[in-house]
Amino acid sequence: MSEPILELRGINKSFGPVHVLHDIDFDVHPGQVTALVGDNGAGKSTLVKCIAGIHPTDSGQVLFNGEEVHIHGPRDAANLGIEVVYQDLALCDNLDIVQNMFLGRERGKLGMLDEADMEQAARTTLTSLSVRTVKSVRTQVASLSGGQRQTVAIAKAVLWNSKVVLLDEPTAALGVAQTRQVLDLVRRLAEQGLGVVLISHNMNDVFEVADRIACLYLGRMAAEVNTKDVTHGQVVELITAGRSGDLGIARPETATI
Ligand SMILES: Nc1ncnc2c1ncn2[C@@H]1O[C@H](COP(=O)(O)OP(=O)(O)OP(=O)(O)O)[C@@H](O)[C@H]1O
Repeated sequence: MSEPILELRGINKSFGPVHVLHDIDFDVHPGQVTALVGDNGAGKSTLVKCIAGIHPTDSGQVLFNGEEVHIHGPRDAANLGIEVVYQDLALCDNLDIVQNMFLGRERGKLGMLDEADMEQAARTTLTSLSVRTVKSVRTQVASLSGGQRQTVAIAKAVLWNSKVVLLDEPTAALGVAQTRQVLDLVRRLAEQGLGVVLISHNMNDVFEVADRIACLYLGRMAAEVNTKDVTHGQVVELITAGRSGDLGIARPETATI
């Protein structure tokens, strides 16, 4: 297996008296989809926000390409090439696809937006991801379907030469056909060499696209396994009980139910 592009070592995070993440180790490999699973409140979103620089960690180490890095805010994460696509997608309905993809980072010559340049870059990115469902990059985002919006948000994340993309439940609100398109897109991101982290509660999605599965249980990393080595039932047991008798994985030491 390739060396991890992102490594977390012993990450702890508390909100006041509530200790949410306990000594988390977590690896993201380039060219792979790693599913981050766990029950409601297990700490998935908190972990992603720590990686994205939204929450400062209390202790622990982050390595990027083998070098220790200090992520103090979203800009630090973006500079490393770490992008997050949140569930609310943060797209502006009244703007078109190009405007959304470049929002806040508009290209310009002498202070003027270079529209043609941006339009071409948006088109190239969507084409490189084999996105064919969006007819024109000048379509207003308000008129896009849920799947198309998800696609635009993901394309926006990878437009910036990103190396790691974290996706927070990208198929949660989608129907069958749109889920299919988004899962295909998630696979293509990995095929392009990105390290992809997929937060999901949907075991079918996880087993379809993930190479590895990292399971959080009550804020502790219960297991990181290769998808091909485990069954749905074993992963559900890891999620709900933090252990798997079949796999010989015990509940994390100090986790209490
Ligand atoms: N800003 C915050 N302040 C205080 N507690 C928080 C904060 N954010 C998260 N928590 C707590 O941290 C724990 C983990 O929450 P988190 O949202 O990370 O879980 P999750 O695994 O993403 O859950 P879900 O699947 O429901 O989204 C929860 O107990 C939650 O209440």
